[in-house]
Amino acid sequence: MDITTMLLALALGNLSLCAALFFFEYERKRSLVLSSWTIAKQCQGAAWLLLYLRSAGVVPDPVAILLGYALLFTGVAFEAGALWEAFDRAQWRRATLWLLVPSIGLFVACYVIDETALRPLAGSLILGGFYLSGACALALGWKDASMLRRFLAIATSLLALLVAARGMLALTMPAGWNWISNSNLQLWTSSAFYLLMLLNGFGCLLLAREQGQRELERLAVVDALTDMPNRRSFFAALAPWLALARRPGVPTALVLFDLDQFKRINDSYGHPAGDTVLRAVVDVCKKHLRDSDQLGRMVGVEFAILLPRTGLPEAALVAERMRAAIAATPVKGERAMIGMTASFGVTTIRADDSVVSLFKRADEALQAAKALGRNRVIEAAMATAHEA
Ligand SMILES: Nc1nc2c(ncn2[C@@H]2O[C@H](COP(=O)(O)OP(=O)(O)OP(=O)(O)O)[C@@H](O)[C@H]2O)c(=O)[nH]1
Repeated sequence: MDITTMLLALALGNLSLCAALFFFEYERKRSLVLSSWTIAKQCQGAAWLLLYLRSAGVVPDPVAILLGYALLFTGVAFEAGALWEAFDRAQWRRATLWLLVPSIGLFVACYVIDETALRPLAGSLILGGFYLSGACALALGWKDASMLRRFLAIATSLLALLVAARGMLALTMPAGWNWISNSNLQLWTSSAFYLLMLLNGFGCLLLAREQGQRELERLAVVDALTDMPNRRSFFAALAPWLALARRPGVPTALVLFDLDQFKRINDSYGHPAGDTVLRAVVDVCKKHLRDSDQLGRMVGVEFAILLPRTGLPEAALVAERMRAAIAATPVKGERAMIGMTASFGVTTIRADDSVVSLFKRADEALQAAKALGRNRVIEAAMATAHEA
């Protein structure tokens, strides 16, 4: 394929992606990532079109090169920015976009000084740099990243290096080597741009789908507000401990607690403040638990804690420490400091327990704590005595 056809393919490819992105989620409010990505594709599409028209002899060199490359830098910088934003690094997105101004300035200066060698060098180094910035965003959290994301990071880095290398070669041997002509080098670079367009376009769409799927799977087992296991995954974690309790040995305790008069918090300070309190209470509790302990949100403002290898007296002590910590840690709301207390029911797993009987006993202890005036810890044995 000759270079003019390649430039046309790049222009059409970017413009069709641009059209698809324009109509994607058209009815919804666009996220910053999606807006940045759309701008990126619009700029790149326009840039390649200009460079194609230059190659076809329609647009004069200075206009096509200066405007075309400025648009190309902007497009690739926005693409990298969208990736940083997608991976929660807004400061890097801003930094990448800020670099655009000096980059365009540098390119114009190089164009004025030396159009044949210095200008291609500046152009390819700047583009390679922006593509590498996007690759770095993709490589964030490498250890936990999916195979698709790792592949995209590596492939983008390699292609970015190829783009950057093209400029170096243009500087060292403007006429090309005898075994590879300059026009061949140009064709290779534009093929790299073509692959980058495909990788960043379709690869990132697949990545977004993969991330959405992972988030759905996470929300099936985790409570979205507190980021703690939900009822379903707490019960799943409990199952082996119930089975283990059939064998004599080390006891396992269950603590059930419920925040006191939470309706009043919502009514007085508003639901968002209530949410803040819930998250703060979870943070306080986590500080008093071991890594092997399991905290889960059961329903509303009720939480359960599984304490492996813990007897009733020790579990009651843990619960008492948490009760005191919650009561002593008011949460900063928008209008005031919000005081909070919680009531606790404590029990241990018995050999003949099912999930139902275990929770029934813990809940009876919890209800006894509420009935006795709240902000206290009641052990299941005491609850039975209290009822009698
Ligand atoms: N802000 C907020 N409130 C919630 C959430 N889940 C449940 N609630 C509220 O928590 C309150 C729980 O009320 P109850 O457990 O019935 O009673 P209470 O007011 O806590 O009083 P006692 O349990 O008797 O001490 C209700 O008003 C729910 O709307 C949540 O995720 N966020």
